[in-house]
Amino acid sequence: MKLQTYEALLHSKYRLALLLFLFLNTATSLFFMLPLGKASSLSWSIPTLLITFFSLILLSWYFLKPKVELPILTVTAFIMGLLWAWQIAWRFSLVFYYDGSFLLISLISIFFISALTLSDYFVAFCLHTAPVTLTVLALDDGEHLLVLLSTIALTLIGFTLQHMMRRRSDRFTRRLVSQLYEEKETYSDLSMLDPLTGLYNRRGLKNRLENILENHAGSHFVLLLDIDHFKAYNDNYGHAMGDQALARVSVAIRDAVRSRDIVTRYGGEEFLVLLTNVNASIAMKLAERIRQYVLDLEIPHRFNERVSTHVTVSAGIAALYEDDFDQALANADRALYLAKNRGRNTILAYEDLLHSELSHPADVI
Ligand SMILES: Nc1nc2c(ncn2[C@@H]2O[C@H](COP(=O)(O)OP(=O)(O)OP(=O)(O)O)[C@@H](O)[C@H]2O)c(=O)[nH]1
Repeated sequence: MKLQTYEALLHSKYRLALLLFLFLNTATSLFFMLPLGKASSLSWSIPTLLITFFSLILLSWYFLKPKVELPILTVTAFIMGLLWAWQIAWRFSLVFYYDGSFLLISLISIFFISALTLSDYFVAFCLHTAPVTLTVLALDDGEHLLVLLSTIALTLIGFTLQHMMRRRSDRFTRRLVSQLYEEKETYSDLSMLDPLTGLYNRRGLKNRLENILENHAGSHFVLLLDIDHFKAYNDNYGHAMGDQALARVSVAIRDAVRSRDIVTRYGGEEFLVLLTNVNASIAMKLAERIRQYVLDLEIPHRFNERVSTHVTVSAGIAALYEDDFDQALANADRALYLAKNRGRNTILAYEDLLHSELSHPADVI
């Protein structure tokens, strides 16, 4: 799950709390309109009508515009709290015989609504319950102070404990999600890198290539490089030394090109460099620089027959036309093959080969 998804989850929880809050307020206000006794008729009042009206308006808005965010829970809770306080005061004036039960039931009803819907929203909870609590205490005038205070205290203690536990678990979940997300990013990055050289592997290249082809309209070149006589190097110096040579050649290639070029370990001792936003002559210069940097490493290679006494690379380069990477790769491979044939430690451009096709037809076939 992404962090954005978690945020969306929190938002939907908020919307649900608002929906339930409005629904319970409507239901309770309708309940309060019921007749007081058998003989009495419907006892509607301005505050209950306002609560019902206000709740229904917001509920309709909620359903008609499901995508619109309504950060109004706190304000709504406070307005409802005031209206309930008004309603309780008005209804209290109609109570003929007062034994404390009316105020207690009113208080518990409001706490019930708040605890069910606003337990995650501390400020809204306080703003909703405070006007009613103060009104009830004032109306009771100390007659049932102990009962009322213990009801308020029990509710508040329960709410506070639950709120604290919920916040702790929310914090934990958020931390967990963010850790998981970071780990996922790290693993995804690692899966695109070659562990020996730290260069991109084929997967990494594919990923970057898609990105580059989408965002860079300029001209790009595919450069395919291969270490000369590397089997002989491995056979004579050992695999561990072979690994070291590969790592050093990788650094030289990376150093020789620009940061925006994509350097990939394409196979065992084969590298692919995607030279981005570059013209043919600069691409050739960069390729030549790689060849020189590798030679300058002066990694001894006595078995690089007739080429050099050090490790060298051969390379083929081809332009990337019309985003056809496979074709450019095949062309670069062809040029590399011919560079090997022409004595190694050499770079050939596929486009130059096409021009020389007439003069060396046997080469290009
Ligand atoms: N040490 C080491 N060697 C590797 C690795 N991957 C591939 N190789 C070796 O690279 C060598 C490639 O040999 P070949 O494909 O015959 O090419 P070459 O000997 O370089 O010959 P040319 O390309 O024609 O110059 C093989 O011996 C592989 O074992 C690696 O990760 N580490």
